[in-house]
Amino acid sequence: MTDQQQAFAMSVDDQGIAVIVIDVPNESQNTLKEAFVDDISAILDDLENNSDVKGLIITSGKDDSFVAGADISMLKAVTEASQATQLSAAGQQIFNRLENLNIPTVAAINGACLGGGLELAMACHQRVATQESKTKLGLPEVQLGVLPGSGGTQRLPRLVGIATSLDMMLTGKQLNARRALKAGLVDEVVPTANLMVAAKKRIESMAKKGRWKKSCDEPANEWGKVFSAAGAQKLALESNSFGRKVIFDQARKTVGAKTKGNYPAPLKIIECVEMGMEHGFVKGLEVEAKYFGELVMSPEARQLMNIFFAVTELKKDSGVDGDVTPKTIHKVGVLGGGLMGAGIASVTVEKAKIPVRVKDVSIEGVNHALGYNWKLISKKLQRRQYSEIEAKAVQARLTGGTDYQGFQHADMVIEAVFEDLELKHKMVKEVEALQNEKVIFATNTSSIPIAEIATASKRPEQVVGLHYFSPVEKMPLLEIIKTEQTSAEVIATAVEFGKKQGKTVIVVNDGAGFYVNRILAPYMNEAARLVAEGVAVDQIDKALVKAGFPVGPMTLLDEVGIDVATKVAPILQQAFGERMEPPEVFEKVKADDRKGKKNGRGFYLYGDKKKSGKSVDPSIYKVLGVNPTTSISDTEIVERCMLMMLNEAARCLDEGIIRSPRDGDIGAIFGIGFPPFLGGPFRHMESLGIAQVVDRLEHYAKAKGERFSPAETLIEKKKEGKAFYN
Ligand SMILES: C[C@H](O)CC(=O)SCCNC(=O)CCNC(=O)[C@H](O)C(C)(C)COP(=O)(O)OP(=O)(O)OC[C@H]1O[C@@H](n2cnc3c(N)ncnc32)[C@H](O)[C@@H]1OP(=O)(O)O
Repeated sequence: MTDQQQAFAMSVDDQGIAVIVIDVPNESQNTLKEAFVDDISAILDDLENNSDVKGLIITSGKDDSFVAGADISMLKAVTEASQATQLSAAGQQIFNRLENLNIPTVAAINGACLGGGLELAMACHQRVATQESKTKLGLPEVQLGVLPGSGGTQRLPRLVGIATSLDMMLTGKQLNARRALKAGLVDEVVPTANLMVAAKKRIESMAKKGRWKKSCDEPANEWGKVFSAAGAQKLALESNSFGRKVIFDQARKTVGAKTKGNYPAPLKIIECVEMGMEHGFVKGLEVEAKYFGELVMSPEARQLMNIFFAVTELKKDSGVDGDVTPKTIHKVGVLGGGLMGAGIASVTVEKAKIPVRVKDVSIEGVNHALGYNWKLISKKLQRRQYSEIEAKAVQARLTGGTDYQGFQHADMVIEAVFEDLELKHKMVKEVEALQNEKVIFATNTSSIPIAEIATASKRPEQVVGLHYFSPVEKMPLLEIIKTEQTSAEVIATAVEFGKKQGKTVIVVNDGAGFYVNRILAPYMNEAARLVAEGVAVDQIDKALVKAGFPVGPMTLLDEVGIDVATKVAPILQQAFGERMEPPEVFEKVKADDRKGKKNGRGFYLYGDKKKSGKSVDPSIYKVLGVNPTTSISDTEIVERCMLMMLNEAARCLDEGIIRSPRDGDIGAIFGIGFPPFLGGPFRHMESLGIAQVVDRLEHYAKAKGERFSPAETLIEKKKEGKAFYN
């Protein structure tokens, strides 16, 4: 028996109910592969010809995975669009046969039910899911730059309505079982122990009635009648072609605004749904397979798939070489209840489920942290992501006070106080005075080298940097900074801890700006230099947003606070000299008391609720002594800012600040919002060609100054014809 044959095992019980258990050997998650097509076809042949079988349940043999979708490595290995179209068509055919079986079918879902896995489940007549937190249902293909290619674009809208399905497919969001039930995606939610019993009952009930719902044979103009969960208003809108046009037009508009034309998949998803709704299921499948093929081969999808594999690798990365067992963190102390401290405390109690004690100098600070946490929990409660009991349990894990009570037993203390070396030294000493020998002292500094903070410590091997990004609960990256003295056990413990908080973790070496801020700074400086040259603030922002950054650099400065954002600049200048010299713009802006959004004075105008932060404050140009009339192309704006970042990233790799191009790419994407479709600075340099990057840097070095001089490592790579990954 081959591995493939073992992946799908069918048995029939004495009541004539068949059960297919999916259990792909040697994989923690079930994924669907081309090689399974024959096996599934054989099982379907069997079922089509066996009149003794009364019903079918499809379930998984894994603890945490129903089916996590098509095998992404298989998609990555595709070399021609037609090949991917064929894969898609084969999947569609199998699922159509499944749906058309003459017996009732139920998917019994426990664990991840994603992509092709959900498409399989939707081809069953009903779905029962467990209430486990690992049970998630969604079509995340868009995050890989592709679309649901096995009938998903056709079955999902027919099950949950057009608007909900578009929302799910265009964002890739995953629903827990409770939300899936509400959306009409599953028919019942049960405790794990009842899964198979509930599935069987549903088979019996459908068999008794002698009918079950299929999406594939509904006529196109009848869709309004089959939306099981659609509300009356939605149903009215979606059941006539005019109403549907409104929805599709709106979706296209939203996609355009969000993607700026950088991602082809979302528009193709809308087209598939529209085609299926207006011209029927078969036509819908046809375009789905065609576009799936095209998208799998798109450069955007290739990069997004690279990101998936990089993130998966990092999940397994301990952050150190060799076999080092991380210590278990039972209790955490957080110093400072401000924005960062509160966010760190929240992800620790919520995601890592570890109790936290917050200490702040003022009771207001403590209350801020507790209130911040409760606000986040309440939101989830409202959205039914939590039950009352779960919410209360998370809340109870966070306590606080103005003294060090409880810190004696903490395994880790994370300081998130002001960026002031003296204050940080005081924190180190106070924590060490508590006689808690085992405690790891972690600092959330974003600018002060960790080794400098560690000079105040008697146990520098227990000092480490944990650089979180704001807002902590939303930003996916944690940059862990080790000094030459930080012990391997402390690094491994910090990495494990960060993963528990739900973060993607990169470990970097200590140095001015670490990695993320070090590559961000020259990019920001260049943007500010463009303003000083007389380029309009909003042209710069718009150009970089169009290029794929989530916000423009000048908006970012206003958001973060110009005083805070520029704190790292002198440190970098001191460490790296002229090329990191901050432009005068920053000083002029600070001197005019412009701290950005927080004091309502920055590059943009604040105050008016609706327009806040949307129009440039014209008086900024007077402050800077420039006239915003310089004509420059968006291409040049993007190229100059981007090249400064790429060049610095190459230096960071060369100097061993980051361990690999992979870490550099993930750090930039998850920490800064570097455009994911470009794959990160290193992947992007490879796509451009290292020689081209060097040539453009040299061009700007001549035209604009030495700061553009290409990093030695890039020049070498150009000479040797080498790249970063390959
Ligand atoms: C035609 C279809 O419409 C096209 C598709 O289905 S495209 C695929 C859509 N599905 C996805 O995007 C889901 C991707 N997977 C995930 O999001 C996460 O892996 C998960 C939520 C399922 C599980 O997360 P987690 O528990 O943290 O486990 P994680 O470490 O990520 O994965 C475990 C292993 O499964 C692998 N895996 C998970 N999903 C996979 C997939 N779809 N393809 C290939 N490998 C996959 C991972 O690579 C990893 O392999 P390894 O142990 O050899 O390194």
